[in-house]
Amino acid sequence: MDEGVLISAPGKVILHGEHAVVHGKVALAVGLNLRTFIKVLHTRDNAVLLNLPSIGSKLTWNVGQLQPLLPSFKGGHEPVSPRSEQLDLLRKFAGFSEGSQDTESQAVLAFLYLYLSICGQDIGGLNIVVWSQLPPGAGLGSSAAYSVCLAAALLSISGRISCPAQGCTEDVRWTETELKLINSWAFQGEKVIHGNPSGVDNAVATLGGALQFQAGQITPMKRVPMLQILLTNTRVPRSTKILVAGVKDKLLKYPSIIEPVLSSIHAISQECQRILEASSAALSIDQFKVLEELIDINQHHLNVIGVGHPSLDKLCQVTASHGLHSKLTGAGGGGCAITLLRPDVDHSVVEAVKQQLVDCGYQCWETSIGAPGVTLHSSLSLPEDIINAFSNV
Ligand SMILES: Nc1ncnc2c1ncn2[C@@H]1O[C@H](COP(=O)(O)OP(=O)(O)O)[C@@H](O)[C@H]1O
Ligand SMILES: C[C@@](O)(CCOP(=O)(O)O)CC(=O)O
Ligand SMILES: [Mg+2]
Repeated sequence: MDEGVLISAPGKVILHGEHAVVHGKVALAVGLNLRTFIKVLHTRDNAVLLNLPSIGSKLTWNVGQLQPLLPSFKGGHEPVSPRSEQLDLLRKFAGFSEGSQDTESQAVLAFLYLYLSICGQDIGGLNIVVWSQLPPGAGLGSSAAYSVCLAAALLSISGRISCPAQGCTEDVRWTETELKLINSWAFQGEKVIHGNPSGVDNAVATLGGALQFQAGQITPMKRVPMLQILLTNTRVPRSTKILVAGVKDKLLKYPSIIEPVLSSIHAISQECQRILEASSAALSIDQFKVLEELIDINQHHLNVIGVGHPSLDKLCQVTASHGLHSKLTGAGGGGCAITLLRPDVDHSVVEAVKQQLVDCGYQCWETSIGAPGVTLHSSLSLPEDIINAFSNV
């Protein structure tokens, strides 16, 4: 075995624009300081071992078993969309039932699709471990962080993007062209998992920071002030793929009713961006009040398009009873919400809110936003807890 590669990518928080962004509207998204890590080692025994402890899955194939699949995957060059017959073939190969969409089959299919498509004839023995700080299926872009990690690792080990000499003592980021390639392959991985992703999540997991995203166009935001956010996971499981498909059905059924709601969400994203970018220094309390109203309006819109959940209603009630404003983030239907923490809110209030949310069975993190994008780590610069996490899987 060689030293291989160790790569990480961040999760994300969508401030505004989830779902609307799938239909060409603007979304604002920021990198989150919870990350997914991938370690890939070449092996000489021709075995491909995929170890996914976050979802309790461990699979092994022999390269000889994978070889007959290759003619159906054009190895190597331009990222191409997964076709349904390719996914059917992979499902059959991996022993998943027809049309399966469970956690394991989504993750394994995304891996196999990217592995066969990127490595092509160069497939060889690999030992892959993916470990994450992100809860999967909770709206924080775990699928995109996973897809970006896979794309970056497979492109690196197959020599399609640079992989600086081992023993390097510092973390490395790739060039703009390399990041573009990682992002577009990760988008294909997201297609396997989500069906019809907008591309916003993989863009943030690749580039990090704070982005405006619309119809594939990525624009880094200017001067985003530090925002303190309380992130809460209701722990109600849900699938982005199913929620996205539900919004599409509603839009097709009631176009003249749903389209204006999506347009209003678009306008909310634009107004939020205007406020965030207009302030050269900290935001005023009046500006925070507007941000809070935008959060409330958007949360109502998200309920209208069918992606709310009683657990999220409860969360909004708890935070509102302390004068704080929340909305779901990501696909909704459970999963996570964000609560804006104004600077004038006393620490004791935040603690009381957190306690009440924890008493509901929810999980809370206080976080600031704008984490860096996909990164190639030097084993010498990794924090000890990450090294320990890998040695324990
Ligand atoms: N660390 C991980 N290891 C393996 N699979 C993962 C991991 N993180 C995410 N996934 C895949 O992504 C899916 C969740 O994606 P999704 O429903 O889009 O939720 P979200 O992106 O909000 O977390 C999981 O069902 C799993 O297939
Ligand atoms: C609902 C959506 O806007 C975001 C989904 O994010 P997540 O998978 O729930 O983290 C879908 C998309 O943009 O592809
Ligand atoms: Mg996702």
